[in-house]
Amino acid sequence: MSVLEIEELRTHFDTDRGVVKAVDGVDLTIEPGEIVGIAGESGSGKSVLAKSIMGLIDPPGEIRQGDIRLHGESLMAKSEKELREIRGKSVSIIFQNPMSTLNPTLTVGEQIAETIRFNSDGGESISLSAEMKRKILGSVKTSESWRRAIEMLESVRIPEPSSRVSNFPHQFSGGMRQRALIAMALSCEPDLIIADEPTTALDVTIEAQILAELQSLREAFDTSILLITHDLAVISEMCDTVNIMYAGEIVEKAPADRLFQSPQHPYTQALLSSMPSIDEPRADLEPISGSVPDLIDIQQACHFAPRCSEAKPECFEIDPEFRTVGDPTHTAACLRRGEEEKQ
Ligand SMILES: Nc1ncnc2c1ncn2[C@@H]1O[C@H](COP(=O)(O)OP(=O)(O)OP(=O)(O)O)[C@@H](O)[C@H]1O
Ligand code: NI
Repeated sequence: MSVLEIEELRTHFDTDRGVVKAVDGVDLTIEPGEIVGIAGESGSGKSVLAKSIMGLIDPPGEIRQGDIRLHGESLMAKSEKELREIRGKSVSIIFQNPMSTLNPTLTVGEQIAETIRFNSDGGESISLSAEMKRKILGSVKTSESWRRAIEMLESVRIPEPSSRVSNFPHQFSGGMRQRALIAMALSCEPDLIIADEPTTALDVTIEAQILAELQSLREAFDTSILLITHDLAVISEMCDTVNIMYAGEIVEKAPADRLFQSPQHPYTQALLSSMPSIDEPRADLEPISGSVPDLIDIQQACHFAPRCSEAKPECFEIDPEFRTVGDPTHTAACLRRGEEEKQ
């Protein structure tokens, strides 16, 4: 059974200016142990998609349509409490801004140990005060979960983990906080990790170590990972499957090697030539002309048409369906591509 299935998801924001269609009809499936990437320019809806999965969309945002199933069970009718439990146990999310997720009143070790314990005894400890948590965790420093917390810090390359584990988040540098957060996300051994630009703020050495850690987690526990990043090099190194997202929609989907060898959608082609690749120097980069459209009241047609050099009149009228392009595993939503294309 798939770990995650998203069907026809629409997440919109009702603003003074109109309805922002941030995610507008997305389908996505993640299998056990699969690393699925989402790439696309800024503002294409990647983070809104990630938050939708976790039930973290706040008003004026709303999931207007669609279904999200975890292990076959729909999350759409779950209460806030049930969603929190799912977030603590089977799904972890790693965001770019660690301060918003770390608790400033607990030491890093206490937080990781708590995550580990929450996961292993099913305890509801999330809403207790720091004082209470400390009482409950009392003997934590000699416990198995404390030892695991040190191990986890070590695995994300925090120096001197056995003393750092007693620090508060504000005593960590930005990069160390991000690594601590990743340690926390990994420590509950979730079935699915959603990582939204997890290493963007980190230097390349640390980035490589953390990506390696995510990969070994997948190998050891068959953890599935949804990896969101601007960085196509990271995508090509990490992912089994890649989804290219543009203006609230997925426009192309393929196994990573196929997508990079033979991109089909005009947007993917433009995106690849606008970004530095691993083997080619930065010299001949071509920026994509035009800019990402305003997602307010955007039309049901190809969203890329206004920037596309191959667009024909129908592209401005018809919302393109996904078609296979060259291989059953490779699909693109473009009227000018795929089997049904009429010349
Ligand atoms: N709270 C909100 N209210 C109104 N619009 C929003 C809100 N949050 C996001 N949006 C809009 O949704 C669209 C998608 O934003 P999102 O953050 O998902 O993009 P992204 O692909 O993650 O971009 P980036 O690569 O910069 O992180 C944007 O147009 C954004 O302005
Ligand atoms: Ni984002």
